[in-house]
Amino acid sequence: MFPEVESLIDLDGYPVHELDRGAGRAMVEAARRTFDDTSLVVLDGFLRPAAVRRITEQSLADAARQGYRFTGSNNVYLGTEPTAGRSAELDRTYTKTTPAFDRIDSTSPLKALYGWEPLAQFIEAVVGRPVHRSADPLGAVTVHLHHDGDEQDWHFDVSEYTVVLHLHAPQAGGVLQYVPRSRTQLTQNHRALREIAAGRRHALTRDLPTVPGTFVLHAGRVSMHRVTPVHGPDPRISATLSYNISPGLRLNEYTRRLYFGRDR
Ligand SMILES: O=C(O)CCC(=O)C(=O)O
Ligand SMILES: [Fe+2]
Repeated sequence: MFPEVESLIDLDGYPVHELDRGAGRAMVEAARRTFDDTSLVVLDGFLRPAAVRRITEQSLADAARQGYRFTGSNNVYLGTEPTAGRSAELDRTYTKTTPAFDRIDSTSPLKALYGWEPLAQFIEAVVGRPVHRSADPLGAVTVHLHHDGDEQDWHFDVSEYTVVLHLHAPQAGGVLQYVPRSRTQLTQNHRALREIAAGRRHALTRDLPTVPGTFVLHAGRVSMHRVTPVHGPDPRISATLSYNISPGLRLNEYTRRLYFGRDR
């Protein structure tokens, strides 16, 4: 159905289309162990260089034409914890340009990847439960461009799982920092949450630099994370594909307005 998808991925290194054969099975086993241990799976060189170039060029064009640019602050819970999230000290800095799902070209390889069944099956095998693509008209698949000085500060995602594809690296900064499976602990320990939000490094904080072609699967709803400020003339570009544990789920209005400047 999506013949081009097979040319986007290094299927020799990552046989996601053959999960029930030897190499595919071994890959899933390894990814599953890593996900259990760290809340995250990183596959270097997952996208082929030509695919990275093509998606990057298209993303720059989509962003220049109709990317939404936001500067302000976001709540760490993105509207998913109405009471705990009301404190102004948990509102964090947020500046980036995001073309929404409906502004990403319909021929984009990102949409083909999202619709490709073997990728969804791989994610299910790694996280160990059924997953469903997001039904959000704006946020199901999104591109993020961080220019010099841009960042996305600490937050928990609305979606349960997110695939992040690294497309372009900045000269410096733009690191994904995350505190694995920290939601319950930090929601019960407001002081620790405030300290991380205020910039103090938590003992469990991990760093993931941006390397084009890399596939990242992470449990963004339970792992607090941020993208550190980007420095230099080259933007950091990433794309996110969102998954939930129930069908038909969407972002909330707060997050749609924050990310895209509109609710639909
Ligand atoms: O670009 C990334 O690495 C992650 C972006 C992110 O956390 C988000 O959009 O919620
Ligand atoms: Fe996120």
